[in-house]
Amino acid sequence: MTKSRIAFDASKPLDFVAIGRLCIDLNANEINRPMEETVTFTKYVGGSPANICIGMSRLGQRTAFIGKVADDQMGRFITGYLDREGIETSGVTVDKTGAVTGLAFTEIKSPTDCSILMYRDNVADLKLEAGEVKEELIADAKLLLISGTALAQSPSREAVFQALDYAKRHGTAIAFDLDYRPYTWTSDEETAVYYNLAAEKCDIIIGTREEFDMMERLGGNPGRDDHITAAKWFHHSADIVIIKHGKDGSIAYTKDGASHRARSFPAKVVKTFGAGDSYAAGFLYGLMQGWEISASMEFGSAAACIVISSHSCSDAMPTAPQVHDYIERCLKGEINV
Ligand SMILES: Nc1ncnc2c1ncn2[C@@H]1O[C@H](COP(=O)(O)OP(=O)(O)OP(=O)(O)O)[C@@H](O)[C@H]1O
Ligand SMILES: O=C(O)C[C@@H](O)[C@H](O)C(=O)CO
Repeated sequence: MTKSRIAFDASKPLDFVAIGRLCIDLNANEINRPMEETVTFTKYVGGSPANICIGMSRLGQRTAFIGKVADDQMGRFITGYLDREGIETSGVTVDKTGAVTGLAFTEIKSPTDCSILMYRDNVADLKLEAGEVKEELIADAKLLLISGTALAQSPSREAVFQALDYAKRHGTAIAFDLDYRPYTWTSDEETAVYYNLAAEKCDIIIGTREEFDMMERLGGNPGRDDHITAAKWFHHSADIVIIKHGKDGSIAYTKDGASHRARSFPAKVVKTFGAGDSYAAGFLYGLMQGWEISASMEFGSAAACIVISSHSCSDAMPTAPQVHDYIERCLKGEINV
């Protein structure tokens, strides 16, 4: 049994602030068929850090977001949704250069064969500037979440490093969800370099095996060994490194040398995307409640099942009683897949 040694400063008024992508998900209504045959979609707020922030807010955390939206109907839809979810949006600025809102069309061919078609040219979220990152929101928060896609281009890249600097200065813990989306990056080497530079500064690093492989492409772990992957970060700022393996569960390593495995729960899967975002929200929530790492991972895994059994990511983020109830029903064998 291990608890995290990360100190969340209880005197801070905000629990959680996320920085990065605010987008639109257009999820196929006609599921179990290819995009070519899909004609209608439902619109949701999307973008991995936005989904995680919404998840934290549903779990009862006091949250804020730092990002940039387009000066259009989609941008206003996103900000309005965050406001209604109780997320502080004073750190969300509006682009004035004519940039657009990123769109993610999801294709649900089958519960296990899902993909995302992205429209991300000239997107507003990547226009966030370092000078627009509100220092007081980060100073006031117990935990900052950064997400890899925001590192893909300037000026958003510098904005993330500015946020990391504020967090270090103000004793705000930092979590990094790797959230690697290849289409916004131009070179493999550039990707690995910036991911590694950011990860060095973070207390908690969460990613899939494939995402860590991307960071290790410059060498060091040919056997793709999870333990070797995690150990590297304990020489920097990390206290917890989590490597996710989809349906096969996840493994967390801690700086004190311990490791914890979490199995996945049964789920009636509609689509797989959103698993990572809900897992992150559930896990970070548990950690911030002072729970054991294993209990936090279990909570994240159950939150993921609720989201992958639903049509959306953001809108399906569960409340804490819903997650506890899901775990209970699994333990009683009531979820039959
Ligand atoms: N098919 C599944 N059934 C049950 N649980 C799942 C399934 N897929 C994922 N999960 C749960 O969600 C967690 C995170 O999933 P995964 O490793 O796929 O992350 P990810 O690749 O970041 O997700 P995303 O598809 O959102 O990008 C897993 O550790 C597991 O607990
Ligand atoms: O992260 C994105 O830009 C798309 C997401 O909103 C999408 O819902 C998803 O893939 C969640 O992981």
